[in-house]
Amino acid sequence: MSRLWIKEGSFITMASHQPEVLRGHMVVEDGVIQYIGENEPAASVQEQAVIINGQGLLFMPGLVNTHGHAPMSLLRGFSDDQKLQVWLQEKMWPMEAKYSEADTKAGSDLAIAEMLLSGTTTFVDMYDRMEQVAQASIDAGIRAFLARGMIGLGSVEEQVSKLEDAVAFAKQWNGAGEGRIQTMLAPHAPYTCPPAFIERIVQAAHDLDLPLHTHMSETSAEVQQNVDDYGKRPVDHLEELGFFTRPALLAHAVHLTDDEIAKLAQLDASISHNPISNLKLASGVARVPELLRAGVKLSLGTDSAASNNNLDLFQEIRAAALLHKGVSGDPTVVPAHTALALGTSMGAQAIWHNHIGTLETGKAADFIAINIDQPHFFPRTDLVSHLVYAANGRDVEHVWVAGKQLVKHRQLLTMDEEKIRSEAQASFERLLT
Ligand SMILES: CSC[C@H]1O[C@@H](n2cnc3c(O)ncnc32)[C@H](O)[C@@H]1O
Ligand SMILES: [Zn+2]
Repeated sequence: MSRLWIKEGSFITMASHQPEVLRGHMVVEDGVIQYIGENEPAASVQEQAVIINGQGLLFMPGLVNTHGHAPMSLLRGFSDDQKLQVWLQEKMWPMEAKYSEADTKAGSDLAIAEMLLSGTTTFVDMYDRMEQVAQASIDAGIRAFLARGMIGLGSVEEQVSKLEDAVAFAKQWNGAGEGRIQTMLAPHAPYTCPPAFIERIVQAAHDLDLPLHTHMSETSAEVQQNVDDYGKRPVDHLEELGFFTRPALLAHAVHLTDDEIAKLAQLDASISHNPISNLKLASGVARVPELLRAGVKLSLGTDSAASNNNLDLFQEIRAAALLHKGVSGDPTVVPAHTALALGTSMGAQAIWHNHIGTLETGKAADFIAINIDQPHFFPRTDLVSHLVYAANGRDVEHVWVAGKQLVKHRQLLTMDEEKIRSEAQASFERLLT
């Protein structure tokens, strides 16, 4: 039995999405939170516990990044300041087509290292070569929800083969890494997957009892194309193809009508809001205040480092809190506690995960410690405000997933950071040739 006692720290539990600060103690046994509260644990519990001195640290649930493409970290800074379709078709896809398995692994390691060091303990990823992402996640010890993304622009035979690959991946890896890896099926987008292909994928998701993930309504051009091609906007189109008969996670969902928002709430769909990627690609601004008001399951994602250009979810939390105030002219929308919930407890809910996202007895011990003995956390007016408006990923001092420490004093314990940096550089240079 392994036991950890976090002694005398500040805790933001996010229980019921509420970010009250608790001063006290937490006990973790075999990867699960056994106790969190103001009182010291009993002497019998203190015995045999590894003690972490919590002074000067703020403990909170690990961050949940609900949309990204880890291997694309190799393309950070390769092509900035482009519109989505030009960026994808002329810059990303030709480079991604050259990826070897080693490159996919190098990009995955780079992304996971960056996420862990900035406090993300669970990430969602969609890529067309997923084995390396899965293995890298297991080796690093991070929690991940993975899907082999499918672009169906080729022949039907090609679509069938991609779906077979995706199904094999989903079956092989679901539950791997002592349950830290989960899988879904992912048509890349309605504009890259013909309707019959999406229907086949939905059927496979039913057969395997898996959720679905896709990009949807990221740009206005894509919505218009959907109307031109199929006579409907993407929400109705996907509904007609049965997409929402499975638990569904939609990345972006920027361009939505009032009716679509109401429908997504009624269908219980989840959305990954990616504010920084949407800004950088000039895709638009998602209707977050309306989505929250409608009760849609909302969460935050970075998208890839090629369109962000980092994987620091604290920056997404801050962007979500600021952007919608600016756009709406209402400073009360997306208050700090909601922004923090979006990156933690609401993120967990959006990916249907009951065991992470809050610090409560019985939950998985996925948590991070923030070094709050730094000038930008003073004075101690409101720690939630400081986390949302003043913090960034470099303030993360320690990280645990399932009770195992993965980052200690800003150093990765399960990954070789220097090797990861040099392999990423070597891979990128190879891709350029
Ligand atoms: C085939 S799976 C993943 C695929 O998605 C592409 N991608 C990356 N970012 C975006 C985005 O913002 N919108 C749509 N598609 C995106 C990328 O090329 C990956 O290969
Ligand atoms: Zn994406």
